[in-house]
Amino acid sequence: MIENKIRKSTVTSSVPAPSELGLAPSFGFGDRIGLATPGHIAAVRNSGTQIAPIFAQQSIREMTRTSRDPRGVMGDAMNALGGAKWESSHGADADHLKTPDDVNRTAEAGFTFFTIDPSDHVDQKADDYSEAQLRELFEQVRDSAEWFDDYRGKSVKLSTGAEINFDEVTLLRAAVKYGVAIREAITLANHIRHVQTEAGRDFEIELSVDETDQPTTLAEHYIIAEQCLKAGMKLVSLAPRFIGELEKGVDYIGDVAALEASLHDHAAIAEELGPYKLSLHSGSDKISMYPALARATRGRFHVKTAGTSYLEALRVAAVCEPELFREICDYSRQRYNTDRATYHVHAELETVPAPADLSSDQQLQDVYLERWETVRDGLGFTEAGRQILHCAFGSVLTHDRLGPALRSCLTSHPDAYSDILAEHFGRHLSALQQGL
Ligand SMILES: O=C(O)[C@@H](O)[C@H](O)[C@H](O)C(=O)CO
Repeated sequence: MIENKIRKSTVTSSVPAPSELGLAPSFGFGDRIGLATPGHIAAVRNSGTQIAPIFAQQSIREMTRTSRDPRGVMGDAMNALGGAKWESSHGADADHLKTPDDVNRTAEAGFTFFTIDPSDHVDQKADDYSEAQLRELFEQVRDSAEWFDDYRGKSVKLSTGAEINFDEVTLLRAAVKYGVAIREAITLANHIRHVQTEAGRDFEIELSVDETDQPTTLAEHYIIAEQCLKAGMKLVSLAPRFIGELEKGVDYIGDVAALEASLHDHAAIAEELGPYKLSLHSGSDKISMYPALARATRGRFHVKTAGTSYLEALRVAAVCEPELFREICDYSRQRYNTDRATYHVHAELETVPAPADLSSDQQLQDVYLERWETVRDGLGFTEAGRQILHCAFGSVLTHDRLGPALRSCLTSHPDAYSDILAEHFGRHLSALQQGL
């Protein structure tokens, strides 16, 4: 184990520095405010789970929207771990990294789990191109897809019985869609290795290709993973875009049995080429699919959450300072259509009653923070209210009055927030445990 040397200013002496988690089942507790870690720790401790935690986890996108920086995210988590006298291993996820500067800033702050996001180089329209369009576009990416002929005409039979046929159109589509993205991911992974090795620090890499409109096919997964591994990427987990809808802040939308079959196939690729873990992004509240994920991967999974801890922070406001919560709902509605960009959500403002039309505070909480146990009196269970609040997190947290007011509410009711999170994530962890 490379001794981790992270800056004293972010490490409380008794708390172990973040380290590699390897292939252990793991769970990311993203915290957009910096006050959620006590509740996350309580959830892990109460559950007695063997699932390894990542407490410091934020994407560059989240940090940008909340005006936080990597050292602040690390400091908030480590200080909470110190306060809880945490002595076990834990990871730290620098999420959705796109540039060498993203790597440098997060590595310097002590992160050890680096999630590479090459989505800016993925041709999202590739799934709709005709063969003729693919052939034409392939000429522009041929140099990035030197692997093309290695797969031509080949097929692979997975341990699940599924067969992957690398026919020419499949290869053309994979090359046009991911050719440049694979190259860019390998380049960033090499930079991560250089930075961390030079500093004598641990590191492990996740590759995220989950933020695409269409699911990642088995052929695409196979090519992406094999090329990255051949290039020496220290791949501990990969996040494909799974079938169904994995939207922010709400449960899985789709046929869970079909998803489980697909997960078995993706897990078979990870086992054959790696092994590495399958990673579930937007993992918040996806309770209905958790047992399937744990079963299909035989425990080789990573689940990443963040939005749900923010929504549960708003639950504290809803309970303790309902007028503040009402204002946050109003402001979130004002911001939603702008802030929803880059997020996969279905909610439309018109489908959710405005706060002014929900006179009772309980109704307001039921509509905007509905969860699996919400008793709905004809309000409809669309979870759309959750998505409106979820996407506007940055606007609210950086609002000159609402942001400080929400933080003040949470620091005035720390036990309320911790208890709500402990219960909420207790359900998440026990759902995963069912499949282990
Ligand atoms: O909002 C974000 O940028 C993060 O929450 C990001 O989406 C993360 O990878 C995630 O999926 C957490 O659920």
